[in-house]
Amino acid sequence: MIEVNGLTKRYGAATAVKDLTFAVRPGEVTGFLGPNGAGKTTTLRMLLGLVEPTAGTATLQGLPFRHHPRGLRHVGALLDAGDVHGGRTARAHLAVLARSNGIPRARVDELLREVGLAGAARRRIGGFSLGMRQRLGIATALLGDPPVLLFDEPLNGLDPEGVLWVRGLFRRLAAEGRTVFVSSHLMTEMEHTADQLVVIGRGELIAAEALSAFAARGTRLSVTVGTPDGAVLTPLLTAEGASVVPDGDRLTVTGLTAARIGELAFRNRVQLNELSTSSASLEEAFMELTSDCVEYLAGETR
Ligand SMILES: Nc1ncnc2c1ncn2[C@@H]1O[C@H](COP(=O)(O)OP(=O)(O)OP(=O)(O)O)[C@@H](O)[C@H]1O
Repeated sequence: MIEVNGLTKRYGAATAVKDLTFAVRPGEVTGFLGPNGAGKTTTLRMLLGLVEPTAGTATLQGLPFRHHPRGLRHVGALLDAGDVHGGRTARAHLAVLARSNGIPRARVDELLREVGLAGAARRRIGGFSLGMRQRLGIATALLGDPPVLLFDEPLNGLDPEGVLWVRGLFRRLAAEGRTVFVSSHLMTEMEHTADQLVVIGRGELIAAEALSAFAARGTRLSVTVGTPDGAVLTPLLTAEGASVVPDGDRLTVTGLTAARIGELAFRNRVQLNELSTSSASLEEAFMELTSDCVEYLAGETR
């Protein structure tokens, strides 16, 4: 469990994180989402005691990070995959950390296999690709078998196979009852990764809720409805505030969730052949809700 309360960080006149309050529960993957510069890394660094908050508190399993005596056994983190000693081999890097945290040496080779780096164990990290560094960073986070895991942009630099592997790994870690908190600036990355979302913009909380609830916030949420009874269903939907665009025996509906449309159809004995939410709607919800918070807009000066 991660609990953040009134967390604030100011750098001079600039506020990087402003009065953030949210909780991240165990047993689920929680995505930490926000545009570039939103304050995700600063928040994660405060959770790990690397940055001192200006105000507020952040606890892991009920205690601030610095009160945890067990280091990597208590919380595992991937912050900056590039921040490792390039002259060391992958195995030496993990072995040094294992020794200083009282973790059995056997765990090192087990993890190198698990993250797909067994073949590169004796190579210097300096020659690693970004994707290999991310894998090593993930191995480092897992080394102490901790109940709480934090990952800052873990999908950066991974190939499609790597992305699938990481998603499966996060699911498994959550299913084991761990708290898994994963940052990203891309909604598309979170769509198939997270159960819950914490969304921030310009350092402030925008949403902390289930991914499905977040998707339903998009006012342009669009649902495709296949029905032979479009003439009956359309006025029922518009009466609920939806807008409906017909296309043959399909309707594109915005402004209502698929669940509500299904309920209206069922109650009014309207046959449905198809009912699907556009996968673009999550991205749209994210763009809409963060559009005022985007720090760096292409082709625009603020
Ligand atoms: N040490 C620092 N001194 C001054 N300003 C800082 C410092 N660290 C971060 N900031 C500012 O705080 C804000 C939040 O930065 P942060 O790196 O936490 O965002 P982020 O959401 O992780 O962004 P990205 O997705 O680009 O990594 C930015 O405006 C950044 O410039």
